[in-house]
Amino acid sequence: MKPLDNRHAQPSGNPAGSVISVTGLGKTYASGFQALRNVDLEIRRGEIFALLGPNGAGKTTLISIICGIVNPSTGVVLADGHDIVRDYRAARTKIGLVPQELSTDAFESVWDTVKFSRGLFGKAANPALIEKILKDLSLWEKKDSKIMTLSGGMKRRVMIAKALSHEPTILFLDEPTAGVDVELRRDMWEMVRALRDNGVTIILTTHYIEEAEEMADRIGVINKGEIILVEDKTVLMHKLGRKQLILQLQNPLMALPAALSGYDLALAEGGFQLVYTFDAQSEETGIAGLLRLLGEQGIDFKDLQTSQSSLEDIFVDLVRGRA
Ligand SMILES: Nc1ncnc2c1ncn2[C@@H]1O[C@H](COP(=O)(O)OP(=O)(O)OP(=O)(O)O)[C@@H](O)[C@H]1O
Repeated sequence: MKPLDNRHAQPSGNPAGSVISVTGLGKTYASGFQALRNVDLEIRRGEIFALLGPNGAGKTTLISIICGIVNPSTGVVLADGHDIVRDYRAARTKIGLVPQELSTDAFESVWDTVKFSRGLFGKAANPALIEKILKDLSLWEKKDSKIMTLSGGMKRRVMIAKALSHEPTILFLDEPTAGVDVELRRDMWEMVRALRDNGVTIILTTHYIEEAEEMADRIGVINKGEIILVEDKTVLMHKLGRKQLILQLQNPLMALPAALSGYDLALAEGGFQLVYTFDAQSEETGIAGLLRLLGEQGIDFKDLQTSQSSLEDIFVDLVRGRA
């Protein structure tokens, strides 16, 4: 797909710092359910930020508050320098939202629905811009088609075109690739990167951890209404990722010999596997010493492999740790 050019995505207010600033945000629904507790979050201008969390963690609630769809109970949110409650209109024009649900008027044409979305923000008609958005999203040939005749993937792209029609600087994508096939998912990723490269800040929520691993510059994890971690993706994987050395033994061990007690070892596969967990970042992994000791103990192995924990492992550990 061709890169999307959002030339109008000029920063305003607070240019060097955060493009979204969330402070002390809380939400208690009318039912009394507390969906968000004291959330602090800074989104940096120009980044792709992935918000991860199990079902019901509060992701949609958080996005909906920032986009002005749900009222916060406590706290302050600034979007590109504008308070989302006191300065709602200015804040809202900076934001594009691609919601989870595909909701467009089935009988309208692609062109009309995107044009209408721009009009909702009180922006003057700009056919050249709409044309460019549709071309960039490979929707130009379908501009006169009724939405109901489009494939699911195309409908999703129409939702993105609508969200971009008023030239936002911040784009929220709520589960952008849910139920989308692998090829289209890759297309979406490419498109999102192109948008980011043109200066649009992207915040996405996803259930696909590989999506966050592939796309995000930073990752935030939300669980039970609380942000439990925000970190650069590479730092996160570096810091929390474990590495393991797995040795396939010639003969099974019934128990770990006392001589090996100084190492973080476990037996698996009925004693045929010796698993050593170590810190890949430390100068001294301990592998050389362990192998020497195994030799001294007469423990032979026929194969060895290493494995590194994925973002998924890290995520599961994090969420379980707080459960
Ligand atoms: N209008 C509402 N009234 C009462 N409770 C609500 C309302 N909307 C959401 N909730 C509750 O708030 C919690 C957070 O919901 P939210 O949709 O923000 O989670 P989520 O992280 O987006 O989940 P999912 O991954 O399933 O989309 C859930 O327990 C949900 O049932």
